[in-house]
Amino acid sequence: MVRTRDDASAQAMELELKVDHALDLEAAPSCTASNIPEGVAPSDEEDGQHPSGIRGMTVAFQDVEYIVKNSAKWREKISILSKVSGSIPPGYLTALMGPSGSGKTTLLDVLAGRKTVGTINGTVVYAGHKASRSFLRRYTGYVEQFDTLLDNLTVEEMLMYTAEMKNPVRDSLASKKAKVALVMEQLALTSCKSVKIGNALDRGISGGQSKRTNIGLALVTNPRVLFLDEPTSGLDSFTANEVMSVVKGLMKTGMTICATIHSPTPFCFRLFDRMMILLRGHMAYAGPNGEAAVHYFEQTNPGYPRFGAGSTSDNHAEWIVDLTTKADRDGKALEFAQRYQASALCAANAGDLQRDLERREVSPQIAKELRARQGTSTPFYFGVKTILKYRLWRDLSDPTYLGPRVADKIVVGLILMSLYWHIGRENFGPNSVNIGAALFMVTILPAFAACAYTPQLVLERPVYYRERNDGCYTALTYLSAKIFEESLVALVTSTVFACIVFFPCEFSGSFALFWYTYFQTTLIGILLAYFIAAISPNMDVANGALPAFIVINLFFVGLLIRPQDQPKYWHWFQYIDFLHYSWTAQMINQFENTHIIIFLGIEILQFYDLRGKKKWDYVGFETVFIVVFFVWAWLALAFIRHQKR
Ligand SMILES: Nc1ncnc2c1ncn2[C@@H]1O[C@H](COP(=O)(O)OP(=O)(O)OP(=O)(O)O)[C@@H](O)[C@H]1O
Repeated sequence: MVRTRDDASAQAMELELKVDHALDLEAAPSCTASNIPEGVAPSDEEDGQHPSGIRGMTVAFQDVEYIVKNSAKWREKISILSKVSGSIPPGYLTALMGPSGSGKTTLLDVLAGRKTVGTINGTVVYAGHKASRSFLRRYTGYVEQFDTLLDNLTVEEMLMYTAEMKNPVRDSLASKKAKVALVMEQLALTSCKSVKIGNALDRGISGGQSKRTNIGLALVTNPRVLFLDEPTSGLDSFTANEVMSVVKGLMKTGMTICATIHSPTPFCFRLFDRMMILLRGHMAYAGPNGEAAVHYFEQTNPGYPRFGAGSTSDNHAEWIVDLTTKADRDGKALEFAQRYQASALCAANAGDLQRDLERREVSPQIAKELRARQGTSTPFYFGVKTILKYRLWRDLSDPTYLGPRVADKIVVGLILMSLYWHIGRENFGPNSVNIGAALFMVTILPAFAACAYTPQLVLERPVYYRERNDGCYTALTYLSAKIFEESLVALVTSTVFACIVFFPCEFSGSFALFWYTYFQTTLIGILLAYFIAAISPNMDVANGALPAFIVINLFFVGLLIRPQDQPKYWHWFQYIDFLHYSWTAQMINQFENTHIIIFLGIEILQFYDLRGKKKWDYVGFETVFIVVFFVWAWLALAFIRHQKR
């Protein structure tokens, strides 16, 4: 259906009514060009109590520079932000605008403490105080440009999961549910609360609903400051208007909100109270939105067409976007920035900024939050429990999760069973070589099967980084929950595999050892896969590195070349080869009570130099690898960041 201009204006009027209704004008002072004198920042009330009980705080920044190595020329450094200053007061909706590549996202990242590379100079304060990383994680919300949601959860589950992760444990479940219900209502998500989020291949909620769910994640903790990076990107104008109306409605909570916005619809543009414009990393305007902004640009840049006369744009938003983009294209960005620096508006802003930068008395609650040392609101055990509560059952009922973890073990188990049927019964020399080979296959299968575990970790990386940045959990919490979940599946598959191989093949020795060694090797394979996934920059590297590492280990298991026949300079490798311990334990378990001569009077255990060795010692040695690979995977997840921003 084609949407006509009449439809669009009818929608705009309807949304305007909704916004007016949503805004409790007494609670959130509205700031428009007409009621704020040019160049004077609206009165700030960072510690003022809003009726909702939520208070925002002024975010002030002065002479902020961001310098980074040029990704095209590694030796060269480029300045993305050049001494930008400004403040974002609470209770007003602030737009951060500028042409593509002007540094909007970069400034937002710097303010929210989300930069992982580059050098930041200058001052950023929250209510006059330097904010700790923990404060930023716990008490600010950041809605990223690209949605990072768990596609197999419903909208409500996704919000509840985040609410449980980010709100203090002492808050009751009922209060978290009430908060999520309120957020869903505010974001008009109630009608799709039970719809699965889905993804590009398995459709679930719509793009607008997905964007609003993303915003909801930031809201379920009532942040003091909310940053939104292009909240309307990729949305049609109707949905964009709807999303921004909802954001505007949030102003009644007194929250400090700043959103980058590229080409706003006229309706969206009018929702913003204040505006900052960046051009090539320089501040080119900071002040009220609307006519005042148009007036400023007309006054300071007389060479450009005036609004309405000789201009093709018939609304303020379009006119400002066109003007600044043209200035950028004409190479006039610096000139625009210099004119702003020389303007009375900038001088007035500097006075206000100085006041915003001053350290001031804050309420005891804010002072406590600003001092926060812990980046997460919930303890380790609660984080693990919550991840499992929302993700375990969903994963277990997802065939694409279970398939790669179960199918290969069952199929290979059945092949081993049929191929080596009753082999343990026939105790003659050459047959023991076949048994040794069967045990070799039992040993290496879980190692190769580990390849099934790398994709999830690599594909889930954007969600993992977002959730860590949001202070949902630590790397240890995430890894522990993941390994617990994988262990549950491995426990079942190992038991089934051991039963369909050990008894039909009539292997000798302890079933417990056979089963446990297989389970333990599976667990080590999973941890190894997690470690390799965590250090690999992408899936291709992970998919190549893991099998390559396993193949190297195969040489030193003991079957392909006996340890005593290996060159001296390779001798050490068997000691760091977990498969060597696993196969050795299985071999001793199988043959310790037999005296089968394989040739020239040599017994099989003698042949492999295993006679007199204790099988449970080897099981114990292998256990050490669980600890080692767990610690490696944890450190890699905690300290290696593939996200460069
Ligand atoms: N490591 C880097 N090397 C070279 N250029 C970089 C690097 N990091 C960022 N940039 C450049 O910095 C500029 C600012 O990027 P940023 O994402 O902040 O812009 P933006 O205004 O948010 O753009 P958009 O509206 O398109 O999202 C861009 O031109 C980008 O190419």
